Amino acid sequence: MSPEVLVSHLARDKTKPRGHAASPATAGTAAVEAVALHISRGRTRILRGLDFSIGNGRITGLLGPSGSGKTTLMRGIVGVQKITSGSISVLGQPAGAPSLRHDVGYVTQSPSVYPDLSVEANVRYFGAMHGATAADTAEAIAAVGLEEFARQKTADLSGGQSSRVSLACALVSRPKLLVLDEPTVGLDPVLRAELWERFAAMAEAGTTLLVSSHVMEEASHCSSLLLLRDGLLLAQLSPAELAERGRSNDLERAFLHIIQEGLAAQ
Ligand SMILES: Nc1ncnc2c1ncn2[C@@H]1O[C@H](COP(=O)(O)OP(=O)(O)OP(=O)(O)O)[C@@H](O)[C@H]1O
Repeated sequence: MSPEVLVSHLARDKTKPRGHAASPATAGTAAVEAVALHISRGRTRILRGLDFSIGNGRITGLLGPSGSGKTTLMRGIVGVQKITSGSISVLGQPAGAPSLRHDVGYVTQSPSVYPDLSVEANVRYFGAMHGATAADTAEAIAAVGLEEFARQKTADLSGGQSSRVSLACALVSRPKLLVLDEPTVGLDPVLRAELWERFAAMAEAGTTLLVSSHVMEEASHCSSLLLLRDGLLLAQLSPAELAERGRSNDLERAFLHIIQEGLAAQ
């Protein structure tokens, strides 16, 4: 599967514009905006006063160590996590608004697919909720490079292939905002590079992507980065700005430098 297939998948829509970038309604506006956002889970304060905005039609990386609150933030954005105070707006609506159901795709860390169903049946099932056609199903499967496995039971696939089935299930509805929680974990370098190429092609076609990772080298694939640590937003910047501010082209080192800078300032 080439990135062009994915672009074509996102660009051809009979009912709504798939080349989201061209939409005058969204051009120049924020896809996600968080203001004074606090989220607690149980008695623990997880996110502590986040303010940021995510631009339309680009890849934003959500980076931070394990336990820093990435999944909690993503859950808040897609509307499955109660907000304690502050707000998140998504495509101009409050996060979780019913009207966003067809516009926001969320791929969780562990593949959420039916293991007893074939790849095709899984994608068709999720597509049916959004009025997707058989052609949409086939295109979503092609977009993640799983055509030859379309009729295979999902339980019989590798971990990386199952993750891609999950991604196809999110793609089939052609969301304007795609939230991906550590999509490259457990994938080999070739597959990882391919996936990033696909994400870039999607952003090119106008989709907004928010991608979490705790691997700093993945930051270079993003146009904007949210650096999270202990539920605080350390910085929002581009990879080039991270390298400059962190005084290293090794983004892992640069992030560590920014953390130390923050600790010293406290
Ligand atoms: N249901 C829960 N109740 C209470 N605390 C929770 C719950 N789920 C997660 N947490 C805590 O919230 C914090 C943030 O977790 P979260 O999963 O958002 O982090 P993360 O950055 O996505 O981590 P990872 O990279 O390991 O997936 C962690 O300290 C975790 O222990």
